[in-house]
Amino acid sequence: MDDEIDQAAKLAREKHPKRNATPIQYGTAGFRAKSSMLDYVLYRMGLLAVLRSKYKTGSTIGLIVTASHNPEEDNGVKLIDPMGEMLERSWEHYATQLVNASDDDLNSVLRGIIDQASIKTEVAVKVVIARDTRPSSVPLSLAAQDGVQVLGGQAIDYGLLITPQLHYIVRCMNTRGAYGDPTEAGYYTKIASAFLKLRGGDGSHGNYHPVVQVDGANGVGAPKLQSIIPYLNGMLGIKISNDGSSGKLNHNCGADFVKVQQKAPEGMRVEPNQRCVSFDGDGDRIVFFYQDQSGKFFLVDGDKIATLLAGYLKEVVAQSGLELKFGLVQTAYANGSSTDYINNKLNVHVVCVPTGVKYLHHEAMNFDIGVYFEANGHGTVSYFSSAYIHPIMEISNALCQ
Ligand SMILES: CC(=O)N[C@H]1[C@@H](OP(=O)(O)O)O[C@H](CO)[C@@H](O)[C@@H]1O
Repeated sequence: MDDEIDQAAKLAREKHPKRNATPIQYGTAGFRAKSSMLDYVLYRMGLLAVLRSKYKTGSTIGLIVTASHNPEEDNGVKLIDPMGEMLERSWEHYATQLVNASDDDLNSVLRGIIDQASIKTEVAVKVVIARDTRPSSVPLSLAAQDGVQVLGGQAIDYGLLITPQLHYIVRCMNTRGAYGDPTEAGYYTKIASAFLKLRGGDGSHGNYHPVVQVDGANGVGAPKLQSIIPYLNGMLGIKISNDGSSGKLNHNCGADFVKVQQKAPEGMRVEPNQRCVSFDGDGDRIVFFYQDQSGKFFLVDGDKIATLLAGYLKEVVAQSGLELKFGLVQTAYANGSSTDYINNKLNVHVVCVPTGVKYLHHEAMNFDIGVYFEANGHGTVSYFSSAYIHPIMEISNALCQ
């Protein structure tokens, strides 16, 4: 690999020179900065993705180009580990080291990481790359591909994806399809079939009217939501606003705007009592909201979603008769009254961790079933093992009838 490292250092100087003397850090969600500063960062993250894949004996690694809820002028990059999780914390240090090395030191820093992590360099590598709709994401994803290829890795470009789709694809690839088909269509099939099961029969449960209006934040969530519609067999009516055809990404719209401003986004006409949904720029946050007849605004943010899920799952777990460790993870930004309610009224154990999905996810995996949500709308339900999924699903299906 000596030659490839020499080539990587040469290409760095010639095509992706370091333009920024200020040190930057791999933070809770990777690197973020003004997009004009990031070409060398993306190139170097392409290099690191190759080393990570070799370290993980050839497992596929993901690289997503996005700055999520940040303004359109920013951009960023995150690496995704083999099981679809965030890059392991001990490697964030290598990421920071590699990005802050001078062009002249790049060669020795790459060799240093290979030595320190005892990486077997002969292993073949695959890196899957995707991006959000920012104009800067196209050249930046090409810079990442350069980094992968110069070290002899195979870079597979998935183009535009929401962040959760790339996490899904990475996991599918490393489980040889057991988790699903590693394609966009595979993602829609998996999500839509779960939804259709949940809705059951002809979809007419009680007074429920399956129609939502969605704020796509003028980001990648809008076209991807459009793509899932054919998979839903007409069981959910979806009207998409802020679909990126005219407005600016995350500008006066999107989940962060709705949560912080406590009002509906611009570019969306909201009828009284209509169910509304808002995504962020890379489609990994969700908040719900509605307005009553008098125009009063009601938000269902991450805390409320977590509360609803915890209440529901508590009932399902109790009915299953299984001895399961069930709990909920929040951050210090959670509304204290939601924590109180979950702890004292629902009697569900709550753990508080620092901000950042990686912290919540890690903690949630200490439960057999863990619900985790940040107030801003990042979150999910995690299962430690698939062994008890079946009985849980049975009860859940029965409750839906
Ligand atoms: C994947 C991740 O960790 N994202 C972080 C990050 O959100 P983004 O939506 O990715 O911009 O910053 C938020 C704080 O501003 C934090 O709450 C969240 O956990």
